[in-house]
Amino acid sequence: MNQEFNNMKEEYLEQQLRQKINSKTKPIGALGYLENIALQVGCIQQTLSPVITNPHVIVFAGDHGVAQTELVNPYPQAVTAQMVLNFLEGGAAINVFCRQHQIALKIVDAGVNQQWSEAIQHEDFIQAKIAYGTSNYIDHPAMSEAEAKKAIEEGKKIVKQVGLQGCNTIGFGEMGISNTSSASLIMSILLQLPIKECTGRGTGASDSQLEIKKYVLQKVIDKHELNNFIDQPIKLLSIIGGFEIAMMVGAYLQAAENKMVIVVDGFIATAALLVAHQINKNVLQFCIFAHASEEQGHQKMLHYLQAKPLLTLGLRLGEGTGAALAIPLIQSAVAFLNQMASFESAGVSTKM
Ligand SMILES: O=C(O)c1ccc[n+]([C@@H]2O[C@H](COP(=O)([O-])O)[C@@H](O)[C@H]2O)c1
Ligand SMILES: Cc1cc2nc[nH]c2cc1C
Repeated sequence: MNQEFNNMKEEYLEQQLRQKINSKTKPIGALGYLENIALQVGCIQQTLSPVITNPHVIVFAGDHGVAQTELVNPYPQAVTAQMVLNFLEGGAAINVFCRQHQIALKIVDAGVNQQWSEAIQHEDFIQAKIAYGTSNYIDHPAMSEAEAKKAIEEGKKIVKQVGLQGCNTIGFGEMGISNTSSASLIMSILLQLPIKECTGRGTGASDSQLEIKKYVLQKVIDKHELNNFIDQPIKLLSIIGGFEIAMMVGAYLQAAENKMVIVVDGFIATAALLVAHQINKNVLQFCIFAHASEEQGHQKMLHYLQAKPLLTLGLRLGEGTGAALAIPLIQSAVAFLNQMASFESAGVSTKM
């Protein structure tokens, strides 16, 4: 009975929002996909006048054991830690876009293979290291199930904390050399697609490197019999995940719990969402998809989730850069809904 009443209330609100959007001084539908975003944010916040408050991007960083021995990543593992320092110094692309758009940025050490010097005390650096990188899943599961669960809990805790600071709109980014390999494996199993359709060039694999990457990832699927774990997302995550991916899974789950607007970034961020979605299907209604990554496979992930990305810019960087670029568009959608005159208030004639 209660559920039925809530559904009716939600349907009524949706209808009112559509009416409000159509009453604005523009031809019906002329603000295109921004109208869908305005509707979605209104539904998420259960109001005709939604607001975006204290938007955040959280970048989760982690290392992958596989990066040290197999030729699946063009750049060396050390880049993960070096980029974390770059984030803290404000010099990465995500710093630039967050500064430009006044988005708060937090960097999380989810499992970087680096001991930080005592001197690194930065108010936006969250040290939540589960371990110094994952084990190499060529030989062993990347992490224990207990570690996967701990990472998920840490991700939830971080989003809860940010929520307490008034953030209602959040994007998740990642940094982790080799993590396109984990993302491809997750995609292949959860979407039941051959690994070759899910594997792309990551940071820039050559044709021959790409062939090796596909070969290695197929070997991983066979060795761990990954197809047995389609209905055990946490187990799957523990075998071939990364700590940054596992933490993002928890972050998505908590953001949905908090009814935040979730801005989904690229290939790895969407792979983490696939896992979160397998755990709780409700997550999807809170998600706005920032962009279509250039990484081969992302389009198919988006198709599977019936998602329409806001931007197609050929991005393949990660770090949450696509999310940071999309947040101003979401703000524009909310602004037109709140601030545009209606035909009635402006005295403009409607269609004959
Ligand atoms: O977000 C994407 O769509 C994306 C696509 C390709 C690469 N990346 C980034 O590149 C890194 C992983 O690439 P790789 O080749 O080392 O697996 C990782 O730090 C990601 O943030 C990110
Ligand atoms: C330099 C560099 C920056 C990145 N940012 C996210 N992934 C990255 C990978 C590399 C190699």
